Amino acid sequence: MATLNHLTSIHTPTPSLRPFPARSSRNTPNLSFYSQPTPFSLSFSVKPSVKPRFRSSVIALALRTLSETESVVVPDDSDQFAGKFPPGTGVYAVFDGNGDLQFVGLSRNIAASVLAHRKSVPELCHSVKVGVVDEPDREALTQAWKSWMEEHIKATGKVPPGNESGNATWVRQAPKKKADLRLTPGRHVQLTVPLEELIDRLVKENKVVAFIKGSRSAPLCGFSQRVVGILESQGVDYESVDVLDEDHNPGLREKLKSYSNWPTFPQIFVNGELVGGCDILSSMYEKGELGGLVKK
Ligand SMILES: N[C@@H](CCC(=O)N[C@@H](CS)C(=O)NCC(=O)O)C(=O)O
Ligand code: FES
Repeated sequence: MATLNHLTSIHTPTPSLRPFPARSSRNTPNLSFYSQPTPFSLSFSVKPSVKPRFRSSVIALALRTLSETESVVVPDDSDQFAGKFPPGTGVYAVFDGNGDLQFVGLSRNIAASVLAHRKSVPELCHSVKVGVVDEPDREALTQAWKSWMEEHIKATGKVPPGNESGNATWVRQAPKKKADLRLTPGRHVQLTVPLEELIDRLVKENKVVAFIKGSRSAPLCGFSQRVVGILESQGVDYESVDVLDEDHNPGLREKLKSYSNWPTFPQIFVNGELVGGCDILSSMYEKGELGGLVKK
C-alpha cells in the first residue's frame, strides 16, 4: 500500500505551481499566451504595454495577438507531447510546415485537441499557437477566437482554410467517454467483501485509476476536473471512480483516505500505487513525466 513516505520519495514539491492559468486585466477576456519553451505553469496575462512579472529565469513573452504569439512545434511522438500544451480552455491556431495558418479552434482541452489533430491530419499540423482563456465563459471564448480570426483576415484577406464553411477536416466528434466504475450495483446491494479489499482489487486490476469527485464526464470539483483533463489530454486509458457517489460506492470517500494514507481527492493510482493528487499530476504533466508512467 502507498504511504506518504513512499510518495515523498517520488515527488519533489514544486513551489512554482499555482492555479492555472493566471488572472488578467480588465475589459478584455482574460487571455494568457505562452510559447515554447516556457512551461504553462509560468504563463501569465498582461496588457501589451505592461511589463510582465517574471517568475523564473525562463523569460516568457506574454502577448495577446496572434502574430505576436510564438508557435510551438508539435512533436511527432505523443510521448514528447506532455507539458507542451495546456489541458485547459482557450483558442489555438494550427500552422502547416510552410507556416501557413490552417485552422483557428476553440477547445475546453487544448492539449487533447492538438493531439487529436496531430493524429488525424499530421501533414497540416506542424506548429500551434495557444491562447489560454481564464474563467472561460462562452462569450470570452468567442471573443478570443474572433480576435484571432479577425487579425488573420485583416492581414491576409482570407479565412483560414480549415475554418471555411463545409470544411470538416478539423471537426471531430467528441469521443464517447467510458463509464465510471462502481463498487456496487446500488444501495440495495450490501457489500459482501470488506471495502478495503475491493479498493485493493480495483487499483491492482486496472493500470490507471482516478478517484475523483463527480463523474469523468462531469467532475464536481476543479481539482478533479483538472486531473481528468490531464489524463484525457494524454489519451490515457484510465478508470474513474466517483467518491461522492454514496449509492454505488458507499463509504469509499472515507475508507480510501485511510487505505492510501492521503487525505484529499483526486487520488490517482498507477499499477496499484498511489501517485498523488492534482498538484503532483499537474507537476508531472508539466515536466513531461506522465507519459512514461501511464502509457502501457
Ligand atoms: N492539493 C490537493 C487538492 C485537492 C483537495 O484539496 N481536495 C479537497 C477538496 S476537493 C478534498 O478532497 N478534501 C477531502 C474531502 O472532501 O473529503 C491535490 O493536489 O490534489
Ligand atoms: S469540492 Fe470544493 S474544492 Fe473540491
